[in-house]
Amino acid sequence: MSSPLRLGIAGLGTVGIGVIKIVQKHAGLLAKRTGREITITAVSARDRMKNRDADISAYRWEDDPMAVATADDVDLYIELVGGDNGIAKESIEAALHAGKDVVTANKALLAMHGQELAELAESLGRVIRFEAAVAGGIPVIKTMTESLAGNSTTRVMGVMNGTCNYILTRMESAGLPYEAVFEEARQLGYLEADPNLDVGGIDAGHKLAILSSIAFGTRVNFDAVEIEGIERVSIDDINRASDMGYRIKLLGIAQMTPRGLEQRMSPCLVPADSPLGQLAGGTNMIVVEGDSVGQIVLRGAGAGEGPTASAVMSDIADIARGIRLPVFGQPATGLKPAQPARTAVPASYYMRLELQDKPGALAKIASVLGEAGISIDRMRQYGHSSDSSVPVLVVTHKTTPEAIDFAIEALPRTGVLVSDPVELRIEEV
Ligand SMILES: NC(=O)c1ccc[n+]([C@@H]2O[C@H](COP(=O)([O-])OP(=O)(O)OC[C@H]3O[C@@H](n4cnc5c(N)ncnc54)[C@H](O)[C@@H]3O)[C@@H](O)[C@H]2O)c1
Ligand SMILES: N[C@@H](CCO)C(=O)O
Repeated sequence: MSSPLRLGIAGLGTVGIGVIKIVQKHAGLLAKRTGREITITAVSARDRMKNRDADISAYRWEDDPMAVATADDVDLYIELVGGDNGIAKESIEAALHAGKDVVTANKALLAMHGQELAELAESLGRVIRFEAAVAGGIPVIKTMTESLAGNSTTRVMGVMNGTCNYILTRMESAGLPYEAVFEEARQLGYLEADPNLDVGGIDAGHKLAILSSIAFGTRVNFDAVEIEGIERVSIDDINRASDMGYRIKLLGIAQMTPRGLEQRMSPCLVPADSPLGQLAGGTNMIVVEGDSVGQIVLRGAGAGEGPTASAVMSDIADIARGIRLPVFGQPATGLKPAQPARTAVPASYYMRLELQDKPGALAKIASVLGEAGISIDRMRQYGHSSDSSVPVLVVTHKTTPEAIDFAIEALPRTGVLVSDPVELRIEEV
């Protein structure tokens, strides 16, 4: 058997402790599978005295992650501190310069600085692995870089934030408004320390930017992701969408078009009976479409101790086996800067309009949609609400985002709306 692979772990929170538990529990299995013993030499976190769910007394304690990253008796640096800059980035850079490979779960850091870190690692002959950074326990990075290496990816999409999926499915199942379920999610400990990372779509946007880079051979460009969170999704829209056979999901979609790379994270309608429509609770789902393989669907836990640590361990095992791949699947210096493109692929749209109940109101709406070049597929008028307005739902035939923007701006000028119109894109999945 080769010499042991000695780990240094910075960050002993949910994921760090999960990794330690697997190393302890599956030492024999891991050694058999990788041909090397996997050991832990040093660890670091903020609070040495904290009560932890794993025995760390056998490992050297360092107050500073930099000491772990650069220690002579560490072969592989595991960064599980988090944060898109600061000590996470500095310690990874220090580890690479000190001749160590790196495993991280840090999607924010990779989305913001992935290109720079990949170029550094590859110039030094080191690897950075990050299976846990996207969709927790789902092996999507390995699938895309290795299993689908023979494909040109045409589209990658999915539900990449479990907290948002929990909130949206719970709103529907319990009939509760967004604010009430948001508070529930907070009490259950599902939300990030800054909840806007979840509900603002930013965390999921980080993940989409990473997947885009692998899918299309482009430099990670988080700033080019069009992002809209779930804050404006109302229980009314969830219920009305359901009546029309749809569910609302925070959906990320990346596709290369002749105009450039579209990357969008936004609430969309998907058919209720589709795999994405059926996805409930905190589960994630990634759909990848390749020119040879067709469509594949990966589903599983996107967060939590066990699933995320499982993904970190798969990276550790690959490094123990001597598998060395470029960070984003091909050499970082060869990744192209993608021309960002605003979403232009035509789609059907859902519109909810609260109308004054008076003669001609519907005709005025139909006329604006006609002027915008939008053709109506289905329309449904509900009974009066308490303020005697009437909700009207429209599902359009395929149209462009520009036509929808035109209609959304023009509709209030009809004078028959009692509140702002709501529009949501319907995705074919
Ligand atoms: N928790 C999940 O389900 C999950 C899923 C996927 C990815 N991730 C990513 O994994 C990483 C870790 O997440 P987590 O949930 O375990 O976080 P956590 O908050 O539970 O743990 C963070 C750890 O880092 C330590 N730390 C923070 N700042 C430090 C500093 N300056 N010096 C030393 N130690 C410091 C803390 O003491 C703590 O032990 C993050 O990048 C996160 O985005 C987490
Ligand atoms: N906040 C993230 C954690 C995993 O990245 C989620 O809810 O999916």
